[in-house]
Amino acid sequence: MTTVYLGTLAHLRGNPFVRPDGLEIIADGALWVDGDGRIAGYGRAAEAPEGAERVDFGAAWLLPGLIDAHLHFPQYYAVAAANRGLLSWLRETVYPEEAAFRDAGYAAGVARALVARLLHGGVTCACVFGSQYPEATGALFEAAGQAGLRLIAGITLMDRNGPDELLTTPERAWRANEALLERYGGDPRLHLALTPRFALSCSPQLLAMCGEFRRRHPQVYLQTHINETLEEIAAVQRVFPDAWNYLDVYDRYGLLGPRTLLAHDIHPQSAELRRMAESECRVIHCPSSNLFLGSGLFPLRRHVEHGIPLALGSDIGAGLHLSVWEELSEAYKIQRLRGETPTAAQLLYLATLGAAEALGLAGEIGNFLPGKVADFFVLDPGGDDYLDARLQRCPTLAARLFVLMQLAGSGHVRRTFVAGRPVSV
Ligand SMILES: O=c1[nH]c(=O)c2nc[nH]c2[nH]1
Ligand SMILES: [Zn+2]
Repeated sequence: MTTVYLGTLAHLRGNPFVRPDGLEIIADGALWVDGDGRIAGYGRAAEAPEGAERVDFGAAWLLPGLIDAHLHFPQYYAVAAANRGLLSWLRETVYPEEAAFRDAGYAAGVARALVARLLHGGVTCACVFGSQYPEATGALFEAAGQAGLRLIAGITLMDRNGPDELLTTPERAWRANEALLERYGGDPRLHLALTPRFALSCSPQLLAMCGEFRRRHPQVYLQTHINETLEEIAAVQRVFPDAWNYLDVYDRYGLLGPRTLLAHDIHPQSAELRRMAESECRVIHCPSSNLFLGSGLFPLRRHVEHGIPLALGSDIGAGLHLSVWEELSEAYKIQRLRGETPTAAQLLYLATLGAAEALGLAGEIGNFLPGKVADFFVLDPGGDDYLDARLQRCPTLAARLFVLMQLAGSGHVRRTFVAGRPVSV
């Protein structure tokens, strides 16, 4: 049974950083979805199959499900704390909140709340740093599995430089990751990511364990942080004096590759960018986090010039936005401060098709090509008189999309669909 959804469609058919015609917008458009929750086709409303059930979203926009490629589950209630930069914020705000997740009941409640909030903001796929407590991270997988959120996540691993209650050992970490892989590895929407927090919280033995685990289980992702602040980079240099640079710490333990997701990378050396490109690492840019912690202005163009696949992250709780849609405006402003002018197409790409490519999931999600999973959301400016009037004055559809990126937010998301079904959490 096919269902036809009517509205203005916008998605990417290619990479707008290399081909200017990647963005496709269809006013009075239609998306048709088959009974298996896959996209059967899209086009103008007049081209939609007849006889199918029709759901008319009027002047609203239909967009591919958003991908939030970096956030922290146990920081859901740590958002918006006054801070003096990354390292003291971790000590003063983050670690005490993360320790609360030893209570599995508390963690399960937060997991359900986070997953619901992401979906209601149009996010249908997320890469998440889980709790240090395996049971709490299990609750996150359960919540995502039940609600239909596509999830890449793992236990946040630390074995030094933090409060004792958050530390593990390489042996315990290995066993806990194997248990998660066994429990959730068979679900096509749930993926394990080894998650060593960052170089400063990991011993050489813990990093070596991650490298060995990846060799044993090459399907797992690895996510971590890199080059976020100058203070952090200097500390990494002191703790790993033999490393050529920050990336080299991870490189020495076999942690680089196409399933490696590196968050931030605000202050990379050219040698690091070359090595990231050569080893096919992915970089996740987290705009509001970078501004809120005062970490710096992400060098987008340098990453693009090196051909490094990119995605965006809300980085909750350093970031402020529970929908990655609201990160698009912050990303734009950061690039303006660098003298660059990203287009609406480039911004949308970073949160949809580009992110799907970076995660190796573009065969399944990222745009409206037939055969892909029907993960999409409805952004509705109706009911917001000012936004409606502002949009009517735009000369082109691309200009409208750009205004929506600047002025619309989670509150304008009318509905989110995963695999063709409306989200019900
Ligand atoms: O933005 C960040 N959030 C974190 O929790 C973190 N841990 C290490 N480095 C980090 N950066
Ligand atoms: Zn982070």
